[in-house]
Amino acid sequence: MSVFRKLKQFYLPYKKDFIWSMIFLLVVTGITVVYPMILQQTIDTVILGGQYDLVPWMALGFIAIMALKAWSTFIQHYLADMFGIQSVRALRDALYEKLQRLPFGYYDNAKTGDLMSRLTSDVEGFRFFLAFGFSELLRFLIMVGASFCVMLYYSPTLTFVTVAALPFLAVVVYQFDKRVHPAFRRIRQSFGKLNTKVQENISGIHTVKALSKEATEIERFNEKNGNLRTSQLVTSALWAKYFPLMEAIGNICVVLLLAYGGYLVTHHQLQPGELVAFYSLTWYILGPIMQLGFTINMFSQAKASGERLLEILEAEETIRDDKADASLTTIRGEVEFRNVTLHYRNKAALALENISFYAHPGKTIGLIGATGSGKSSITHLISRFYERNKGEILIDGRPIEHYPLKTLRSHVGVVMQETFLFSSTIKANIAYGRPDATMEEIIEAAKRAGAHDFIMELPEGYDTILGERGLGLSGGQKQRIAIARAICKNPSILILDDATSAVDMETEFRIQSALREVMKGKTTFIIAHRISSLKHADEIFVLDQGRIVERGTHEELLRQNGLYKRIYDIQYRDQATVLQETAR
Ligand SMILES: Nc1ncnc2c1ncn2[C@@H]1O[C@H](COP(=O)(O)OP(=O)(O)OP(=O)(O)O)[C@@H](O)[C@H]1O
Repeated sequence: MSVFRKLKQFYLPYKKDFIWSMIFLLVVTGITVVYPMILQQTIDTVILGGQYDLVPWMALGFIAIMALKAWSTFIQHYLADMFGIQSVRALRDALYEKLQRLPFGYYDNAKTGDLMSRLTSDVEGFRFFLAFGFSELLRFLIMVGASFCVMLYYSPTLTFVTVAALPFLAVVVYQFDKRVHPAFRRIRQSFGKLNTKVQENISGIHTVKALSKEATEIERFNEKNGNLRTSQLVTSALWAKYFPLMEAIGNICVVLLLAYGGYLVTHHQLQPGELVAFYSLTWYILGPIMQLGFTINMFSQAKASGERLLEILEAEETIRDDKADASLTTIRGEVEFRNVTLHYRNKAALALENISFYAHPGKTIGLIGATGSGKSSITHLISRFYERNKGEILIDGRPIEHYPLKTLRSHVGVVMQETFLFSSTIKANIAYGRPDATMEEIIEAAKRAGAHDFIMELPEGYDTILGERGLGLSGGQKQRIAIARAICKNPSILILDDATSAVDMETEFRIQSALREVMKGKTTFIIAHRISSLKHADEIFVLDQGRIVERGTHEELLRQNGLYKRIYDIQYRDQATVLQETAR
């Protein structure tokens, strides 16, 4: 029950609907138990007692009660549904909000398809239980309790004989519940994995086709689909095994009732009408107990779903805003690292070790080094995508944690290695970080990013709708739109992480000249593999295995004759000669 307790904040606000639906449920169940009593009166008093003039009244009374039951059922269902629908709306909102707040680190291990299935089918499973499961459980209690009381009223001995087999039924139901819950959890997990497979395949369909891996992909899908089938079959087998057993025990109760009840009637210790009423009441007890399997099933599914939802809701938000000073609303762009060390959770080696530097506002810093040397990691820390393990990071002389995340990130423009564009208009994509940007500002940003000319050649210009992830544009065009997006934010710190790798050198040079103008008095970090991309930087850091091993301007670094010089030689001189020299 702890799952339901932990999720109570989502359904308790709608408890009024729930309570009213339960009140109507009480009415419906009460009327259901009254049926056999009317039947008993009809047989014993009206028919056997010969009071035929009561028949029309009995019939009218019966119709009135049925009408009341129909109306109450409608209200009860409607309110129970309202309760479920409203609660999961709040739950879905909370999950989505949480996903927005979770740090980069969470997504390093998360699987998109699995998250999608949690937000859709798991939430649905939970709603179904809130709308129907709760009321089914309550109906069970009322129905069994009320029927039992009426039976005791008619004949205590017959009641005990009839329910003698019930403890066995309870044991079977308990065994069923114990096995069905893990089975349902496995179904949910298999479903999440299947979703992940489909999502990854569709996202990476170009790679699949380019490497002609369709057959392998089909095979992998078949395997995941097979796992889901197995999990579902295991659950079906449980149902198939336990249900006949439950029914058989129920039928034993009926046999006992008819045998002993028949004996009592023939010995005039029980009225025939009472036996008929007893028969109906017995099924009112057996039915819900057997149905309990279905309700437990629903409960188990909801519990398994709730656990998966809680995994998201309770995921740790490692990047917090609790030291933020709300009065800090602007950033000039001064960045200082003091002995900063970064260690990604799932990696043994340090990503950054003792990094120290000072970047004056208005300066351009270039970062170069082998892949995996830690260039992107430095910029991840400036945006607080990840948290450093040691050292200090100062922005305009104040610890980075003092800036509210929203303020910090709204002043840092990042163009990442992998450009992500939304499937909306180019205009909306450029203005994504600043939705209130005017059309002039959007065009200005696009011009500086060298994107305006090709955008104007598109049939709808800035109103052209892009395909998912910017499909339909070349790699260089996508990069330029992403740069325009970062410029449009008018950031105080601009980070270009390999942002011009797909752009030709001439366009890159033009973009950088335009950037120098917009970034006057602000700070720019350029990560690149091509020396030509950062040789004009005010200071260049050369990274190797998480450390800054050289620093200086382009000319200074060439004079140092170290790693930078070697990269320069490889890029500018005949590579074969350089490699031969190195081998010697
Ligand atoms: N999210 C992450 N989780 C775990 N390890 C990571 C993560 N991001 C980077 N790393 C590791 O940290 C080290 C530095 O990576 P980083 O991305 O900073 O290098 P880089 O110099 O930018 O490389 P590239 O030029 O290929 O982009 C690498 O060993 C990398 O595998």
